[in-house]
Amino acid sequence: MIFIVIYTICALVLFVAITSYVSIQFKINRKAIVIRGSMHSEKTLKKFAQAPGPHPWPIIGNLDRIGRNVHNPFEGLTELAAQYGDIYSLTLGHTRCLVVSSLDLIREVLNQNGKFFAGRPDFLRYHKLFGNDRNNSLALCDWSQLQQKRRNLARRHCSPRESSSYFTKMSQIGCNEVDKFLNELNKIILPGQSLNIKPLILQACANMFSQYMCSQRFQYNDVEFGKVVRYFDEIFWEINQGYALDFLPWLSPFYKNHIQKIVHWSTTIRKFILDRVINEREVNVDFDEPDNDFTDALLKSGIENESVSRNTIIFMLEDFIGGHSAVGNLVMLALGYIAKDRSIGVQIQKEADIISNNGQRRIELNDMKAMPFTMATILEVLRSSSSPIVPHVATEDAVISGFGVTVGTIVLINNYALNTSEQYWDLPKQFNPERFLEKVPHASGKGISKCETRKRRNSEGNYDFDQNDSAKSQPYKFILKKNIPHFLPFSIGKRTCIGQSLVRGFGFILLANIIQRYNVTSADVNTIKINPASIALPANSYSLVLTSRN
Ligand code: HEM
Repeated sequence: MIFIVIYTICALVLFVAITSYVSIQFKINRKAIVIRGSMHSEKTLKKFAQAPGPHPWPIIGNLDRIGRNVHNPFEGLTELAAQYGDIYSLTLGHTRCLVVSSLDLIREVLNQNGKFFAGRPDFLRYHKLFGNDRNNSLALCDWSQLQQKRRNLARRHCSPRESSSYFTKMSQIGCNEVDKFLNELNKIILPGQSLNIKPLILQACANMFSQYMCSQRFQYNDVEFGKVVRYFDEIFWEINQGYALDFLPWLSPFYKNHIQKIVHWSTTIRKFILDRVINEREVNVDFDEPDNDFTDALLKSGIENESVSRNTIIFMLEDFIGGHSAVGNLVMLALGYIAKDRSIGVQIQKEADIISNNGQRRIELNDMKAMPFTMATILEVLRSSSSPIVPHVATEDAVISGFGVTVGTIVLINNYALNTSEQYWDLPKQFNPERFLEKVPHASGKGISKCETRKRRNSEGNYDFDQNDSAKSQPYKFILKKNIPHFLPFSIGKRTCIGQSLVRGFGFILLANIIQRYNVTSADVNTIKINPASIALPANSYSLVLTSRN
């Protein structure tokens, strides 16, 4: 009897493995069929073979290759690029993937062929985060007319141009909230003691976002608000993780508890937004008055436009308010780097002291240009953390660099390879904001800019500052480099990030004002663990020591 059971199990396993292998091989050998020919010549159907790549196992495909470094799968993708080139294919589970790692190829996918690659993967987790339908989410939905409409609606509010009234509003809201945040911080700081500052930073960011989008802020001791901010942060971490479940959906029974947790976070957030923001606003919206904020614009568009349902409005608000977690994590990362290398904080303080006349006023958004090192620090955090670009999916057969890409293929944009390539960056492993600065002649032709300081690295690789007055006679200053083509933290093309102005604006105000008032250090720098390919930190992250400069 026992032999029959063993025999049956073995036969079953063999059957599954062989079926899986055949199915994977079929997908690998499929050719992309595309129409070739111009308006004037005859159109023909042409077949293109897929890019080569490592040989997959049955069932798991090549998951073993990228799962070797669980903390940084992009390291695995980059290692494979060294072996197979800047474009290669992978099979994750049974899903075909294309990995592109060079700037030209990334442009070819996202710019030249953007319309073929505007889909998103159909991961179970994505559905669970957005009410069982990932198309409710702006970032995780497939491309559609509704998505185009949602992007257009959001752009004016969420991508404010400098000199626009939205930009001024962003500065005022950011500065007012920073005042309240610093008061709150003052209450809980104990000299020399480590502080778990992440929840407070996230609450400050959440208030900036909710005031900007909904003209509403919440008290720091509001328990419900604190919980929702925490859940947003958990989701931000979650969305930045990769799970075997994404490619092996039959594992879902093993992830039951995890999925339940995700659903709990997202339903709690949705209820909060409904109860505390939308319900009241819906009743009071005045259609004859100009839009007061993003919520007004959304509610009015819902009435004017059939395709924008109430659900769409709730999910859009959730998406955009949720953007605060990205900014909060970015600021936390910047503080982490500053705690590791004090000279970075010193340099930001120099800029802040000059611009604010030694702390006579707080830092505002308009000070951004005069504080290039501070902005460079934010950019260097974005480069070092190499936030992964949300995967794209081919919505029809296409061709990249002569290789066929079949419909449904997931395209992984390896901007980690770009951000860590020695071809583009000097000593890419070092955290060095200076790489984003360039020297230009000073406007007056002599003297030194407010932001100018001379720096040199000491034996530990940290900056020493040369306070020598003779530096003031230098006829140049530093400004932020513009348009670095190989630096794409917010991606390019059809699905590029909508929130980048908010990231720069609110991120700058928060970071600059914290550093203006506090020296940031750590009781033990070894606790500052920063993952090289993630903008997200775990919800329970490192503590820091903040010492008032007064
Ligand atoms: C550190 C901060 C942030 C980084 C590094 C970042 C980066 C990105 C990247 C790489 C994408 C994917 C683009 C693509 O698929 O090609 C994206 C999409 C998106 N981001 Fe951001 N983002 C940040 C913050 C924000 C914030 C604060 C908001 C909103 C307030 C936001 C809203 C969006 C939206 C809506 C999309 C989806 C666009 C679409 O798929 O059509 N992001 N972001």
